[in-house]
Amino acid sequence: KESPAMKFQRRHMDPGGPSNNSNYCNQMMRRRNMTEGRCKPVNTFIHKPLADVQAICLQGNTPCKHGQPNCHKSSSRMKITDCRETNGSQYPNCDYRNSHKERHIIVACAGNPYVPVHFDASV
Ligand SMILES: Nc1ncnc2c1ncn2[C@@H]1O[C@H](C(=O)NS(=O)(=O)C[C@H]2[C@@H](O)[C@H](n3ccc(=O)[nH]c3=O)O[C@@H]2CO)[C@@H](O)[C@H]1O
Repeated sequence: KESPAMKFQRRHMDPGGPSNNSNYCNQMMRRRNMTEGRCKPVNTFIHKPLADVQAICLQGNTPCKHGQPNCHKSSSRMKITDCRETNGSQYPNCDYRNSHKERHIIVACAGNPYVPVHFDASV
């Protein structure tokens, strides 16, 4: 069974990016298994080393979007790519638009070790 921490890494970590390949999101959403059963509507990939993203759990505590107390906001802005499903996207041919940004990211952390388990938002 995939742990929440591993699920976070599969869904959101891409230290190698960002890529100027216009098919980046279409390829990555499939490769990371987010187009099985349905097209995941929105997903953000983080272009930083895993250690830098794990360190966010030790940074500023901030409320999560739905009020849970275990979210943390990165002290620095990070290069991310938001993948957003296009209007024409029809399962199983999931189609995405790439959107490259530099933002502070907000993640939820949990467990021992206390590590990222959920991507809450970017600001
Ligand atoms: N405080 C918590 N503490 C511990 N665990 C917590 C907590 N909160 C949730 N989980 C868990 O996380 C799991 C999960 O998948 N949550 S999810 O809302 O669907 C993820 C969103 C995100 O993947 C994506 N998105 C969204 C915006 C954006 O900019 N970029 C971007 O990528 O869209 C998704 C839907 O919004 C679920 O098991 C839930 O129980």
